[in-house]
Amino acid sequence: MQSVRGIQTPRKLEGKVALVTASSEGIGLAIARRLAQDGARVLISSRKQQNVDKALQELKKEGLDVEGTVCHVGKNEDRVKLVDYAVKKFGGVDILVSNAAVNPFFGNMLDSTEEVWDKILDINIKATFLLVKLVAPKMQERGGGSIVIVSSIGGFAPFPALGPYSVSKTALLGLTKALAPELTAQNIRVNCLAPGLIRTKFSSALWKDESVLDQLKIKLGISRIGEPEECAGIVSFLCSPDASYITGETVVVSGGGNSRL
Ligand SMILES: NC(=O)c1ccc[n+]([C@@H]2O[C@H](COP(=O)([O-])OP(=O)(O)OC[C@H]3O[C@@H](n4cnc5c(N)ncnc54)[C@H](O)[C@@H]3O)[C@@H](O)[C@H]2O)c1
Repeated sequence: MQSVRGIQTPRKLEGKVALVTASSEGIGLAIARRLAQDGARVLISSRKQQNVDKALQELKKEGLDVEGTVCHVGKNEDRVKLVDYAVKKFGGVDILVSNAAVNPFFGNMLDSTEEVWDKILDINIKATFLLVKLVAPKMQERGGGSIVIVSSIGGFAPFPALGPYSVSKTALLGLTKALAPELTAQNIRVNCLAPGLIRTKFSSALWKDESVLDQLKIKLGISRIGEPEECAGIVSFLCSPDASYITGETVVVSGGGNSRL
């Protein structure tokens, strides 16, 4: 047993190896930390070496079993390197958390360009699928595994001014549903996390200004912004034996709010 956020929890991921993309900060870092606290050996990754190093230093200081490498999820060579690194360092892969995402555009959909769409579709959707395709055979070698795809409540109903990003998050809900039945034969479960408003750099425009946040709070069920750690425990649960009969599902972590923020 160990204490996580004041709660005594068993090390339910002992012996598992986890890959988490974009895990040097924000929700990805919180997920990496929680999977490691729950006993997994975790490979963190991010586009910049200095960010990987900073996160590694922080997590290792906490006594967690983590390694790290650079991975731009849009680059095939980086995706291959990430998976190879996990196999070399930790002996295989049991868990993948696909968390990286971009949003290069705010505004009316009809003003978005082909370049915007290419970037959003490449990073948010295509890279997720291609990583799944790479890790699935590695998971199969170890008798199965668990994949968690990070979508958003914007995937259910699009955020105003974030059309292309929201559509990419809707696609991830579909990707989860489409992959899950195909991978059950390999004992690989595929689930999805749909966060609401969570305090990270990504969402800072919505919470740094107190007056903007106050307006948003009115629309939230639990009248405060969520913290990255409040997403992490759910991901750990989805990857654990406690979720052994759950696949193809999306868990919404939004304090009861919806995407009409
Ligand atoms: N914060 C929120 O309110 C919120 C709400 C719903 C969904 N999400 C989702 O949660 C996930 C994590 O977001 P976050 O809020 O922690 O913000 P974040 O900005 O910390 O996370 C996004 C991360 O993706 C990384 N990234 C972008 N392009 C990449 C690439 N090509 N390769 C590797 N990494 C890349 C960024 O560097 C960044 O670290 C994202 O998928 C985001 O869409 C966040």
